Amino acid sequence: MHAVAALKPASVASQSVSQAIPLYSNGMRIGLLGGSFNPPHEAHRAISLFAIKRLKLDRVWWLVTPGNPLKSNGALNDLDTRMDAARKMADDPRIDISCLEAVIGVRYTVDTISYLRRRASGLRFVWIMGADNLAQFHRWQNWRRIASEVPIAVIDRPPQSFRALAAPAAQALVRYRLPENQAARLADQHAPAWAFLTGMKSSLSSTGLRNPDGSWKAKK
Ligand SMILES: Nc1ncnc2c1ncn2[C@@H]1O[C@H](COP(=O)(O)OP(=O)(O)OP(=O)(O)O)[C@@H](O)[C@H]1O
Ligand SMILES: O=C(O)c1ccc[n+]([C@@H]2O[C@H](COP(=O)([O-])O)[C@@H](O)[C@H]2O)c1
Repeated sequence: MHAVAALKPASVASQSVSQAIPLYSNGMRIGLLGGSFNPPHEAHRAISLFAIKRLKLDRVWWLVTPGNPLKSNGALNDLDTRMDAARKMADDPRIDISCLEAVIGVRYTVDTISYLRRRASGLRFVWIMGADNLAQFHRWQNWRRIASEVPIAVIDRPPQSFRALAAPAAQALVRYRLPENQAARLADQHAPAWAFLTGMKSSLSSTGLRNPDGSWKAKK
């Protein structure tokens, strides 16, 4: 086993870099699910387990962002609150919760990926995102570099499927798309490589679980 202590439910401010990187062994296949998790919900868990199965991953790390660079983040709950809620929601030994980006002081995914490739070069990473994010991926900082550094798995998310696959990034990367029935090979591919995974459709969203003032709706 490599690097470091497992994630502790300590306050984000008190975490070291090694506490923010989950336990791993070299050669492991790790899915990275970046998100606001404001709040975390069942679909985050479901797509993680779906990705573990379809991509033959060992783990999925939820990277709880200090703030999506494309969102206003005014109604974003604090990181410790989102981390705690994420731990409760994930509830599976194969899903780890990390605030690595806050700890190393980055917000852009390109920086997160570069950091992890340097720091944990023995791991095989796959970036996981819902189809809504593929639809706007061309607006991310250095998105072409992200695509050239890490394989990407896109999870279908109604009603975004058509829009996502017609969007500029999907079009630009079309020749690197793996047929869905070969998705289990994605983690072994040299980037650029991506796959669009169907078969798990959930219309759950954090937006639907927030009140207009940004607070989280009470669970029924
Ligand atoms: N129902 C879903 N189906 C597929 N992917 C999802 C779903 N919900 C969230 N995701 C993906 O999980 C990642 C983290 O999502 P995020 O924390 O932003 O939740 P969200 O429900 O999309 O939030 P919001 O409604 O505030 O935009 C993103 O890549 C997002 O596309
Ligand atoms: O790097 C970027 O430019 C960028 C732009 C938009 C979103 N992201 C990342 O995409 C992930 C999903 O964000 P969200 O808010 O849709 O959950 C999260 O890890 C963000 O940091 C990254």
